[in-house]
Amino acid sequence: MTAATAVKQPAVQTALSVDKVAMHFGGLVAISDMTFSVGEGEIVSLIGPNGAGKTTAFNVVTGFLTPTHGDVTYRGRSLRGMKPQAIADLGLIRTFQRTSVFPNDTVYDNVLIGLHRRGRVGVLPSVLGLPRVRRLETQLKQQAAELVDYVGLGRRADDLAGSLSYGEQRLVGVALALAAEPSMLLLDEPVSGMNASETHTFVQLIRKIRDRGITILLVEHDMPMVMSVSDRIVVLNYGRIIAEGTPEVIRNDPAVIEAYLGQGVKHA
Ligand SMILES: Nc1ncnc2c1ncn2[C@@H]1O[C@H](COP(=O)(O)OP(=O)(O)OP(=O)(O)O)[C@@H](O)[C@H]1O
Repeated sequence: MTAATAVKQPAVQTALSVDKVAMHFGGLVAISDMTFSVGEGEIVSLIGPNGAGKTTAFNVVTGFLTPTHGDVTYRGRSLRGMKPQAIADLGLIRTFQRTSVFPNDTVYDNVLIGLHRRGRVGVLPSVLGLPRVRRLETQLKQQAAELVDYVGLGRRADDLAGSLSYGEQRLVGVALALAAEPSMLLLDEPVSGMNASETHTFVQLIRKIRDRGITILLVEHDMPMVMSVSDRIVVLNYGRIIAEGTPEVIRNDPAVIEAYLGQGVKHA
């Protein structure tokens, strides 16, 4: 081995590849020729002014929309033609802008329900109370409590989910997403509606999730948050990628500054 190869950093494996994707709605081109990738364990943010195509991009990646052109690949496998549930089964799990919790159930029960959905215990064994089912139930209860603690809602575990602040409800959404054991998490505007302190705590949570080895793609409007948490940022405008790079590069990119002028967004 030469000295040059000895010091070379190992290349980051690509987790998600978006290749020349276009999405048309009738005559409207929501996304065109979009190509970017996310490496394993990376935190990448997709940003852009209102209507730039961010949510559409999320919907294409997670199978809620079938792209007009192009392909999305996860861990080397094309997602073309796959339904959202099949994509989720590959470990690509998303959260939604609106988190739908069961307001009359506790935070803990909401997460337990999420885990049950994943556990898929048949009705008959469950009714019969078989030992295997009882063991699984104990396991799921323990996992639910751990997840509630993990996202920082330990103190609210027994409160009704409907009594939580909007920001706290987003955390339930993250706990539910983690219950699905993602290898990649797609977060759609996770801090919208959070105050500064909640946002700060959420940034730490995202880092903690990444440190578990989970890759993260984020759509977010809160620029200071995006700048502080992202390894890399992809900027969309009118459905096209206009810049891509580290927060430092993006912050100083003239095309990005131009795109955001007059948008009234919070600046980093
Ligand atoms: N189902 C749809 N049918 C028709 N047009 C759509 C549809 N979904 C999105 N669009 C259009 O595609 C464009 C991109 O929308 P998209 O919601 O992806 O943008 P965005 O960047 O997520 O915006 P925002 O930041 O406001 O959420 C917009 O012009 C929007 O009106």
